[in-house]
Parts: sequence; structure tokens; C-alpha cells
Amino acid sequence: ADSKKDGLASEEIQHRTVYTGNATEPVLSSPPTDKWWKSNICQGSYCVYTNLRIANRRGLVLVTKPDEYNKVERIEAYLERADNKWEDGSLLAETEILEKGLGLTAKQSIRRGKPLSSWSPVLLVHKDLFEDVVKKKERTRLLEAAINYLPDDTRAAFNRQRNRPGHNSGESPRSIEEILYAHPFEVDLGAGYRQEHSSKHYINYPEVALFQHDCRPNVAFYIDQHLQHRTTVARKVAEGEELSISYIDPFLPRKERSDWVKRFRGSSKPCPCAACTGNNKPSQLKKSDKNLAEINSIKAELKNHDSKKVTVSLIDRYVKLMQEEKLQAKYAEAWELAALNYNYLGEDKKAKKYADLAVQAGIVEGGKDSNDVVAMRVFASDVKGHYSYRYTLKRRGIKEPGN
Ligand SMILES: C[S@@+](CC[C@H](N)C(=O)[O-])C[C@H]1O[C@@H](n2cnc3c(N)ncnc32)[C@H](O)[C@@H]1O
Repeated sequence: ADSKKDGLASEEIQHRTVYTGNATEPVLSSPPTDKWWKSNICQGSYCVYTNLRIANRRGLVLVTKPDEYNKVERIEAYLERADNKWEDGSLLAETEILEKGLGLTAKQSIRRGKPLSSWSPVLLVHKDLFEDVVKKKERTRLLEAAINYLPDDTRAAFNRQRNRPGHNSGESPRSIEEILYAHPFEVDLGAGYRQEHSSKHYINYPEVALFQHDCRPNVAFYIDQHLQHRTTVARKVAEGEELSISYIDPFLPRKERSDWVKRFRGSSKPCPCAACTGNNKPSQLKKSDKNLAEINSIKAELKNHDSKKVTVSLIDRYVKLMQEEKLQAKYAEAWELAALNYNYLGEDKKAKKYADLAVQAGIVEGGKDSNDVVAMRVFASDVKGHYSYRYTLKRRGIKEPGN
């Protein structure tokens, strides 16, 4: 009964007896604890790979193809440096949230820029598995075996996601597939040499699964090149407020965002976020839809070096709309575009201001060593020395005052 309550993996695999597809005898195989190991649990070109030692013995399992496995194996040294933690346990509380299940709320107010978490993945599953292995039973066999191989604590953390909070014992725990669909993260391991197939994988971080979705989130996240997942507060959070990340592209039109929310909830119920319901005020929704359409169209102009429509007031308007729409978790690209475009028009003071803001936002959204942050730092240090200074004015034949 206890195992049901905890939503643990199905009974048959609790004792770690794993059956291979065409074997007549159960194959009792336990992974070694000191290296990568390929199990004999395979289906077509997909196999279960495990590493119990990785990330200070948190462990990592993969359900993937051999060349994808090789890519992860190559970055093992980086994964080894993982630093798995909530940055400050006193800031967050697990809370049951109406219509959404278990989530996180702030125990006290938290400032923008505060790092919240850093976790290594425990499971990677090739996305093509779901097309190439058509029988759900076969996929389940691989996925359950993979989870079963994880170290006990990690498996328990994974299985906590399978609970259905707010529901009582009658309901069965979520399947691993449901968890993967309900969890927003995926990574592309990148094209290998002459590789033609996709390298996209679902990637699971059990602790991070506690962040609920919001299209106007107050927390930004990124997955770094070591596959480490990091979250940072994107706008000031009040005590008691729910912490959220966006599982989807927040610049999508509302209808598409709502459809996505239905998909990951596995339900036809409408999306309950304020950005979808407008707090039941139709005028608010209309305004937000209009703002978003305008943001997207101005963004297209700002990205086009040859645009004849960009003026200082158009950039000012873009900045204002981004703030109004509460898109703080996506400021980095916006401030970078604003900074460059101001500079194209010779507005060096505004360019400097937004370049500095782009650096701050870039740290929140991609980390201090990300390429964008490095580039914006260089730009901010000397906006007039940057190629972009007066770029548009020069092309329009406008001379610098005094020349
Ligand atoms: C990654 S989990 C988040 C933790 C989950 N609430 C739980 O209780 O385990 C994703 C699931 O949470 C629920 N959820 C997250 N954000 C939501 C939202 N904005 N509205 C409704 N449900 C949401 C959905 O059921 C979704 O499938």
C-alpha cells in the first residue's frame, strides 16, 4: 500500500529483475557503480544506458541510440562537476495549488536575479523512440527498466513526480511517458559527423518538475552545456507567490499557448494562467493579444538591419510593451535588440543602458559565461566603438554633428 501511496514504480520491477524482449529467462543484471554501462535491454536501435557514478552518485540513465549515447559519454567529465541543490532551502515551500497540483511558493519575498536551483538530469529519452517503437508496451519496458536502474534516492525522487497530489489512492501513478510529456524540457545533443537523424531528447530533472507553468513566469531557466538545469528569479516575487517557469514559448499567440497547456496537462480543461484567462476580464485579454502581436512585429523590424521603419520611438515602444506584458523571463534578447537598434540610430546613452540591462538579463537567462553575455559586455564597454554605432545613420548618409 505504501508503494502505491508514494507512486513508486510498478511492483514487478521493484526487486530489479529485468526481462529482456526475447529472452526466456529473466536476466538479472545490475549496473556497475563505477562506469557507463550498456544494458541488454534494447528495442530496435534504442537501448538503456546507465551511469550510477555520475554527478556525485546521483546517476543518469539514457534510453537512446548508440551514437547519442557516445555524445553523452564524451561529456561525462562535465556532468561529474554537477552541483545538485536548491540554492537556499529557506526560500521555497511545496504547496498544493488549485487546479495545478503540487507547486512551489515563496516563503519570503525574493529579489530579481536570485539563483534558485541547479540540478543535473537523471533521465534522457530520445524523442524518436515514440515514433520508432510503436508499441507502448515495448517503450514502457525500456523506460521502466531505465528508472529501475537509478540509485535508490534518485529513483525515489523521480517517482515522486508520479504522484497525483490531491487525488486519493484510487488513481494509478502517472506513467513515465506522462511524466515526460508533462515536463517541458528537451535538449538537442547536436549533430554528429554526417548524422542524419535528430538528436532531440526529453530530459528529466525531478526536482525542477515542481515549478508550475505560467506564460508570464517569474522564474527564468536554462540548461547549460553540461546539461545542468539552472533557475533564477526573473522578477521580484512576493511572499506567498507561486513560482513559475514557462514550459512553452511565451511569444506564441494565446490560442496556441492554451493548446500547449492542454497538451501537457493531458486534459481538455482550459489553461488557468492569468495570461490565458485575463483574470476573466475580456478587455485585459484583448489588450495582451494586441501587445503581443505588436511586440512580435516590432521584433521582426529590429532584427532586420535594413528595416526602414525603425525609429527611436519604435524602440521605446518595444521596451514599454515588453515591460507591460510581464515578459521579464525573456528580457535578454529584447534588451540586446533594443541596445543595438538604439546604437544604429546613434543613441549611445540608451544603447549603453540597454546593453547593461541585456548583460544582467543574459546572466539570469543563460548564465554569466554565455556567448550573448560576453558579447553584450564587450558592446557595453564601448558602444561608440562598436560596429553598430550610427550604422543606420551612415547608410542613410547622415553625417555626425560637427563633421
Ligand atoms: C512538471 S509537473 C508540475 C508539478 C505538478 N503540478 C505535480 O503536482 O506534480 C507538470 C504538471 O503540473 C500541472 N501544471 C503545471 N502548470 C500548470 C498550469 N499552469 N495550469 C495547470 N496545470 C499545471 C499539469 O498537470 C502538468 O502536467
